[in-house]
Amino acid sequence: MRGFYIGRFQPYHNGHHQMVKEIATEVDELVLGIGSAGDSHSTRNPFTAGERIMMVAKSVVDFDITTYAVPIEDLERNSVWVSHVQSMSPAFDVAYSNNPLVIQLFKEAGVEVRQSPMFNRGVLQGTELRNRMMNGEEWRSLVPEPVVGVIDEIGGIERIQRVSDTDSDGRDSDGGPDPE
Ligand SMILES: Nc1ncnc2c1ncn2[C@@H]1O[C@H](COP(=O)(O)OP(=O)(O)OP(=O)(O)O)[C@@H](O)[C@H]1O
Ligand SMILES: NC(=O)c1ccc[n+]([C@@H]2O[C@H](COP(=O)(O)O)[C@@H](O)[C@H]2O)c1
Repeated sequence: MRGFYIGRFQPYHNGHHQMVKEIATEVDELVLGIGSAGDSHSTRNPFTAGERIMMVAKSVVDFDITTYAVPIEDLERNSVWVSHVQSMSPAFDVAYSNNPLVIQLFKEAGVEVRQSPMFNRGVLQGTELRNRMMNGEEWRSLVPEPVVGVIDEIGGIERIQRVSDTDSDGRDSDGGPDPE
């Protein structure tokens, strides 16, 4: 049986990793959808699809499961998003998500959806991690060790601090540089 789990993974953190660990007990193969694949270099989406693929691929070796990472770009139309996902991904039998919109879209398309508990959501959320990176606070203990290596390799902390400086109001947005 093959599963599908989509996230932005900005960055891939221990909550995602715990979810994959549990999914690995239910399916033999897992497609990891790298969501909002076209986005990078913003405070909400600092890392490119390729960088996120590295984070995921180096981390999932911990588990006894065959995985495929597939970048999925966003579409203007939610109504055809599931078809778009299916057109990019190996076929799958079940989708895993805790995101209400994703759950609704898959269910409406007749795809079985399974949710998981939230693991230590107080700190294990991308927004919290990115805030810590921007503020020079501790984040390394909240991601699988290979993710630390990837973020160091790409100069990720310097990047996120720079893009947060150029974002319009310093909040967690997708805004680019301010118009002059
Ligand atoms: N701590 C967690 N435990 C279980 N599932 C999680 C956890 N954090 C995120 N998820 C789920 O993983 C999927 C992908 O999440 P996503 O990449 O948006 O991470 P996030 O931590 O919610 O990030 P952000 O704060 O950037 O939105 C979603 O279904 C989300 O609900
Ligand atoms: N219309 C669309 O493009 C559409 C709809 C639903 C989810 N998505 C994407 O799926 C991913 C869902 O992941 P999260 O659970 O991490 O938010 C995001 O990248 C989100 O942008 C896109």
